[in-house]
Amino acid sequence: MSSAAGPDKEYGNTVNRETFRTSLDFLNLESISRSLICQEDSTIYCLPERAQYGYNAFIYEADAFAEDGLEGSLVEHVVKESEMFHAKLGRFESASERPFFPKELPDMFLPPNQCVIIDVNHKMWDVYFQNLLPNLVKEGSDGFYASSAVRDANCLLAISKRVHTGRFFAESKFTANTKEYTAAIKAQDKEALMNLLSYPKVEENVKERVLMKAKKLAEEAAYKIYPSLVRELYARWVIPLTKEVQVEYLLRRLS
Ligand SMILES: O=C(O)C(=O)C[C@]1(C(=O)O)C=C[C@@H](O)C=C1
Repeated sequence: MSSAAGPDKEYGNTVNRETFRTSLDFLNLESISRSLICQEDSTIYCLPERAQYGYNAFIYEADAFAEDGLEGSLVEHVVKESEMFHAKLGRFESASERPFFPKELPDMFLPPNQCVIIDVNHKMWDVYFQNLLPNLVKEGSDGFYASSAVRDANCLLAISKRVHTGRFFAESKFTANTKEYTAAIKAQDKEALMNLLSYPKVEENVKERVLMKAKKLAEEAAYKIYPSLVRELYARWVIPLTKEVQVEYLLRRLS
């Protein structure tokens, strides 16, 4: 039997969509936190992978393939095509998995009436390309265009998933303290919600933990990143966006 037959068979026999959907116990704060810590590794480890290549401005040129009749940059194509493929597998049935290019996906691959859809990917895209990438890579081109574009797509996917996991935190916090949250939601009071869901000490722990992980990685990895950059990414963007997802989710929670 060929080696490819094994995993296919196992997939068909043991994993169904329901298993995927319920694999995250979204009402248990501890299990969501554990999932977040795992995702931390993905968001940190993808960075040196991208940092091994130069900036490669060509892959961000919007009209690079105009002669071939294609609109958009190489990196956009990589993200769109991978989302098309992932959509066929049902990736976007999970509420924490948001596509960057939902309009490019056939409707049949998007969940028809997923309760509340929160999506901050447009902000994530800008943060990644404007704030993170220029500090992550060397200036100039080294010709590794496709490799760089694929690494960009991997980083975007990992960070986006982490940020959108916020909605599970929000649901969990709402369930644990329904009375107070309900009052703030009815008043549509963003500030009150932000105060209720924020745990400054936990945030400090997260920032310290990612700094430590990045320091360890910087010692071990062949491609260097600055550990402080990872801490800053979390402090300035990842945690605030995760909280924004929570507030936006809660504002719509009772409608
Ligand atoms: O741990 C939580 O309760 C979260 O909501 C996650 C998170 C984070 O993004 O790391 C966000 C808000 C809290 O203030 C603490 C941490």
